[in-house]
Amino acid sequence: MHHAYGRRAVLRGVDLRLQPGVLAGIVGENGAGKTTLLRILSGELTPDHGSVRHHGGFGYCPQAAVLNDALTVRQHLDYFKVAYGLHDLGRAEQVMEALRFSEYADERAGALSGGTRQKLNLTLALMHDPRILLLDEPYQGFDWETYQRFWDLAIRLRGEGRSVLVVSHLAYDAERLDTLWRLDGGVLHERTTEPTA
Ligand SMILES: Nc1ncnc2c1ncn2[C@@H]1O[C@H](COP(=O)(O)OP(=O)(O)OP(=O)(O)O)[C@@H](O)[C@H]1O
Repeated sequence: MHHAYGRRAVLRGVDLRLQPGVLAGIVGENGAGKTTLLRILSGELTPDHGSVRHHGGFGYCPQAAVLNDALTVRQHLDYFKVAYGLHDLGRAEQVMEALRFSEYADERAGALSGGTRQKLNLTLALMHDPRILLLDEPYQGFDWETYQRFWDLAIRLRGEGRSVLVVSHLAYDAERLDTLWRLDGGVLHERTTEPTA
């Protein structure tokens, strides 16, 4: 697929396939077009050329959390439960448990730390148990333990047959991934999964 903003070509022929049960990563420098690609994959942005086909729902975790500071964590969950048409919050509770975040249920989003806001952001993207997870810098602001728990969760989701795509400007998680691409010059380069900075 191709995409430009005005005369600035950002994606110049990206071809990407995500199989079920795969944990994949895309790295690239600031401004390389990672967020643009995720927005296209999630359907939020229409590419100039190309198309996206998928079998199953997406969970898109954007880089900037879309939270209402006046609402509590639980009110966010209730709101998204209705929006997703869910019967219960079982999956949300699992994710919160995995990220050690359950005790914040009654805190207002505006009072949460950056890393805790990001836990809520992730929970909202995963709580309808989508088949395809598109995660933009999902562990920003996480401390080391939470970072490890995030990967445990990602690996568990892969084990359940979900496709997990993690986008980051850092590549030091390479050894955990089945596939790693570098987005550079508007195209994806497949990389061997050896750690790089
Ligand atoms: N809505 C927009 N209008 C115009 N230009 C944009 C828009 N969104 C992004 N761009 C430009 O497109 C390029 C790619 O941006 P994008 O956000 O996709 O990069 P990124 O790889 O996600 O960067 P980062 O690591 O900094 O988040 C940048 O040069 C950016 O300035």
